[in-house]
Amino acid sequence: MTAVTLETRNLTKTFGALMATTDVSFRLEKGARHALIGPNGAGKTTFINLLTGVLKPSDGSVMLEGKDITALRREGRVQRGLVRTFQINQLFAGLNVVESLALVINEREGQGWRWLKPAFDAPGIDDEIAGLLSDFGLDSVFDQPCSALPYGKQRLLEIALAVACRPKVLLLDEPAAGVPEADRKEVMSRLAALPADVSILLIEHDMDLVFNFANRISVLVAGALFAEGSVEEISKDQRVKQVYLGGAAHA
Ligand SMILES: Nc1ncnc2c1ncn2[C@@H]1O[C@H](COP(=O)(O)OP(=O)(O)OP(=O)(O)O)[C@@H](O)[C@H]1O
Repeated sequence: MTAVTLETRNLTKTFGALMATTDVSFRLEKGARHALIGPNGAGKTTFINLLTGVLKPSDGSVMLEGKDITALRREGRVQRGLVRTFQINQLFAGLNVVESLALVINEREGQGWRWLKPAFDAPGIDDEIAGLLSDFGLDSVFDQPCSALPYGKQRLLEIALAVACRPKVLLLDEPAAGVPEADRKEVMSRLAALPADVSILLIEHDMDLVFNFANRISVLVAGALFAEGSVEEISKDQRVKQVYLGGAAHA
C-alpha cells in the first residue's frame, strides 16, 4: 500500500452562499510530485489556505501523516512539516538572503524570530546556509537585500526558505510566477532537484511547468475535484480539455 502524507476528507468551505471548496477528498502520497490545476476561481487558493490553516473549513478534515490537524494553527502545521513556499514580503524585504535564511532556521530551532538582527547561532547553521545557497543557486546574491533580487532569484529564495523548514509536505504556490523566460529553466531544474522524500503539491497555471514537474495531476473545477490521474491520463481526458485545457497550449 502506498503511504499517504497529506489527506483531506470531505473538505468544504463556504463563503456565504458560495461553495469555494466542495466535499474535497484528496490524498498526497509520500514523495509525490503532484500538481493541482484548475481554471481561475476554481478554488485552488482556498484549498491551499485550508491546508495551511489560513482558513477554517466549514466541514471536513485535514490529516497529516494520519493525524487530524484540522484544528491546528498555521505555526503548528509548519512545525509538523506542512510548509508552503514563503513570499518575500515585508518580513524579509529588509533582510539580505543569508539573514533571511538564518531567520527561518533559528525559528525552526526554537530560537524565535529575531526581527532586527537575525543571529547565526543555531548549531551548524553556517554549513546549512552554505548548502541552501548552493542548492538554490543563491551564492552570487548571498548578501543582497531580498527586495532587490531579480524575480528568478526571489522565487528560488522562497523555495529555499521553505526547504529550510525541513518540510515533509511542501506546497509550491506558482513557484515560477513573474520569472522571465530566460530564468525559468533554472527554477525548473532546482525544483526537479528537491529531495525525493519530500511530498510536493504544486499549484500552477503554467502547463509547461506542470507537465515537466508532476507525475500526477488533480483538476479542481468550481470547488470540487473534477478529475485526477497521471499526466498522460489528464492530458488526454476530453472532459478536462473542455473545462480547462481547451484554451491552453498543451490541449
Ligand atoms: N474570502 C473570500 N470571501 C468570499 N469569496 C471568496 C473568498 N476567497 C475566495 N472567494 C471566492 O471563492 C472562489 C474560489 O476562489 P479561489 O481564489 O480559491 O480560486 P483560484 O482557483 O485560486 O483562482 P485563481 O486561479 O484565479 O487564483 C471564487 O469564486 C472567489 O471569488
